[in-house]
Amino acid sequence: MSNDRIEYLRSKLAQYPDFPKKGILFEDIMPIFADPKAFGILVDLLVELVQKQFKEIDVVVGLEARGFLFGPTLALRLNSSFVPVRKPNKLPGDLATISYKKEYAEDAFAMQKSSIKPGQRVLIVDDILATGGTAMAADELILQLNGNLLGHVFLMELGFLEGRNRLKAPTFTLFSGQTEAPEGSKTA
Ligand SMILES: O=P(O)(O)OC[C@H]1O[C@H](OP(=O)(O)OP(=O)(O)O)[C@H](O)[C@@H]1O
Ligand SMILES: Nc1ncnc2[nH]cnc12
Repeated sequence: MSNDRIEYLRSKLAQYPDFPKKGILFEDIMPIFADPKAFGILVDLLVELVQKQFKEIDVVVGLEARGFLFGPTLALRLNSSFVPVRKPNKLPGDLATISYKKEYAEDAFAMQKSSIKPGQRVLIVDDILATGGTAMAADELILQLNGNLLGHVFLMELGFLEGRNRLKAPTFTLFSGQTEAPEGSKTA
């Protein structure tokens, strides 16, 4: 049953109030990767979700850093390539770059221009959809490289931030996280 598997994954999550700054309820997904059974379930559920919603994915794009934890494994299971979107000063060569805002900070991303061929069918994966700033920046990079952006898959969505409304392609998540602003946050 999918519900049992989702509940098993949920049981592994931890929440930390006021991290990395006051008003943020931080969702820690790392315990999933500490448990091989949970990691196996996670990958199985992602494969099932992707195969149900998308056809013929050429490239799975993972977002640094947590999108690297499962992106390559998912790509292998889908028989697709894996390509990283990285933080600044990490990638060599000719780059496409973009700055963005996320729930608790500002950041920037880069991709090697040669990493996506025009028209390749691209799926973006990451752990958490919060404000959508991070994923929207990745969308822009894929479009700059003339990739065919099919959609997004996340483990968890913080629904109260409505990030999915900012994204440029269909968006699917395994489960929902915070549906209301945490106590003490600016928007509470
Ligand atoms: O929807 P948003 O508000 O943009 O936030 C979501 C992003 O925030 C986290 O990344 P972060 O760069 O903070 O951490 P990481 O390097 O540990 O992945 C998370 O992994 C998402 O990529
Ligand atoms: N509340 C949160 N917990 C963990 N990662 C995040 N990325 C953005 N918002 C987050």
